[in-house]
Amino acid sequence: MAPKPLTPEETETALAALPHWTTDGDSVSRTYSFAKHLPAAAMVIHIAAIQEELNHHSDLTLGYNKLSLTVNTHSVGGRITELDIALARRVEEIAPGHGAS
Ligand SMILES: C[C@H](O)[C@H](O)[C@H]1CNC2=NC(N)=NC(=O)C2=N1
Repeated sequence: MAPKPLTPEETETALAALPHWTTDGDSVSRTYSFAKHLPAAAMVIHIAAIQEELNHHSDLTLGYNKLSLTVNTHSVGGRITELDIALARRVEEIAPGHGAS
């Protein structure tokens, strides 16, 4: 069954528990900072494994010491759903172990 798009209010409520995650109304995003490049690159691989497990994939942009994620749900026309929030929560769990802030 297709996931149901969240209302703007539901998205705001979900993001209230995910500090530093933001929304433009069409997707949710966060940028993480690192002391150097390799820890950022390593976190990409860890996120990729989580995304395969969830079968839900963000757009990831790796810079020198920054890593940005943006995600929405393609199968409902690029809206925000609980799947995006679930991915954000999982990424938040692993971030401290990668030295991400
Ligand atoms: C076929 C496969 O299940 C779909 O393409 C999955 C894969 N990853 C996905 N990721 C995201 N962000 N949205 C989707 O709708 C989606 N669909």
